[in-house]
Amino acid sequence: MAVEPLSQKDVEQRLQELPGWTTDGDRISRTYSFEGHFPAAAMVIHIAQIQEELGHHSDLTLGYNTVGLSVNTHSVGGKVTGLDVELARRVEAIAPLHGARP
Ligand SMILES: C[C@H](O)[C@H](O)[C@H]1CNC2=NC(N)=NC(=O)C2=N1
Repeated sequence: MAVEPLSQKDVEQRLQELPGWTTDGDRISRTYSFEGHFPAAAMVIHIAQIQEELGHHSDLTLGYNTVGLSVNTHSVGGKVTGLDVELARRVEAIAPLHGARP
């Protein structure tokens, strides 16, 4: 099935179910924070595993106790699609397992 860019309204609607995620119109992003560096690093590895499963990859950054994701779909020219939202949902589901602060 072809991947289509979502309208800005659709993106905003879908983000209502993903608290903490924001959009600038061309991407969706979130930063998570943790008790320290190691849990943040473990979260990065877990996200990498999910991204490989989905075949869809965010710009993923590791700080001292933070993990940042920013993602759009390159194959449609850098717009937000359902693949980006699916990745965000998958990441949200594992965040509590790593002790991410709400
Ligand atoms: C062949 C491979 O699945 C594609 O190049 C994937 C890889 N990961 C990707 N990630 C993102 N964010 N957008 C893409 O279009 C994309 N394409």
